[in-house]
Amino acid sequence: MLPPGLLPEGLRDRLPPAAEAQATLTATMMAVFAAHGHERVSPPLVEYEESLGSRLASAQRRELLRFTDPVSQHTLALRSDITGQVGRIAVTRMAAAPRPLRLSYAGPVLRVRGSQLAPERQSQQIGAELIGLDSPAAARAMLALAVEALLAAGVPDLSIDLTLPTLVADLHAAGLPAGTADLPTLQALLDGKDAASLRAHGASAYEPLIAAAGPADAALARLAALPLPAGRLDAVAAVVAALAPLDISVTLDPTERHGFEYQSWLGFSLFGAGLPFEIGRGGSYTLLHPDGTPEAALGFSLYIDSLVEAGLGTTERPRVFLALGTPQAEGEALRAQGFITVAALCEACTPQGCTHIYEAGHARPLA
Ligand SMILES: N[C@@H](Cc1c[nH]c[nH+]1)C(=O)O
Repeated sequence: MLPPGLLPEGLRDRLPPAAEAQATLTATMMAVFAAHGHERVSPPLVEYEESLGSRLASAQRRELLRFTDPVSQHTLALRSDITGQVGRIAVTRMAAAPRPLRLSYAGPVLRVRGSQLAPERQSQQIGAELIGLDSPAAARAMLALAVEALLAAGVPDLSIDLTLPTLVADLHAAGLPAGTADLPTLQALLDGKDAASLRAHGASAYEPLIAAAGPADAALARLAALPLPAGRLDAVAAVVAALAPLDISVTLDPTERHGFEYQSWLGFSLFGAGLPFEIGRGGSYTLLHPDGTPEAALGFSLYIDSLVEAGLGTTERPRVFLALGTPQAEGEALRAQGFITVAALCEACTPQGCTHIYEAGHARPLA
């Protein structure tokens, strides 16, 4: 028999005060999105396996937790990302809504496997998507929105790492010589920053991409040496320049692909000082309408679990104990002043866990 209270690997309960902090952080950030015109959508936890992710061009299907629906006999899956679901809404039920369409969402997602560093399988994803545009101005606006939301949540010292997910494939397709390396080999060597093997394959034309990782301005200068697709460098430079007023450290790693399965010319990761994991990720991508028409989009998702773990989102409210028989109106008055009231329900009830006790018409602090 399973020990009582045991949960499957990678799943957990959130207890007080973390569960409340998670809700508070979600509400704080969703309010920022709403204030910038992003309207909330709430897709279901489970969908047809076939439909999850299929609206995003080039999405490799993430590993999904699947099961057969005993009612319809169809294969259903638990979502591992809400962006694809928002995309589905945008190109079906909201296909006629004016563009750019601003949407937001918050909810749990589940991945089949945690990693060694981050074993959790369920996480809370909060995000905003802009559908109909993926210009540098759109990127600037969405990055600024992510930053505003994270600052409102109290995340210290943000930094942004930009990446160009399709760059290597684009350079390869444009004929930049890769010697004996095919595209997957090239990408693997660049993932490993393996300059020696690049040279051994006769693909040294790609070497500047390795050296170009680092602070964004210097990285852009190095990228100028490469025959990038027309306008690409200008677009990235425009995003970098537009981020300068945010006063945030911006780095660029042009070959980083990890976690950017469907993003196109631009991807980004967000970090906070002292927080162990990436706290957000986003970029440009292409949605496919049911008739196959592509539509540009750009957005981001924030992963707030590490913010909760870092203690953000907790509010200290005084908690006052009301002895048995305290008139209802007095409790109401205390709550109106911002107190949490804990009413005794028995003679033996004690003010345990309270910061105050209500006596003689006053809330007296407990030592
Ligand atoms: N949903 C993506 C990030 C993203 C949102 N919009 C575009 N990209 C992720 O969690 O990896």
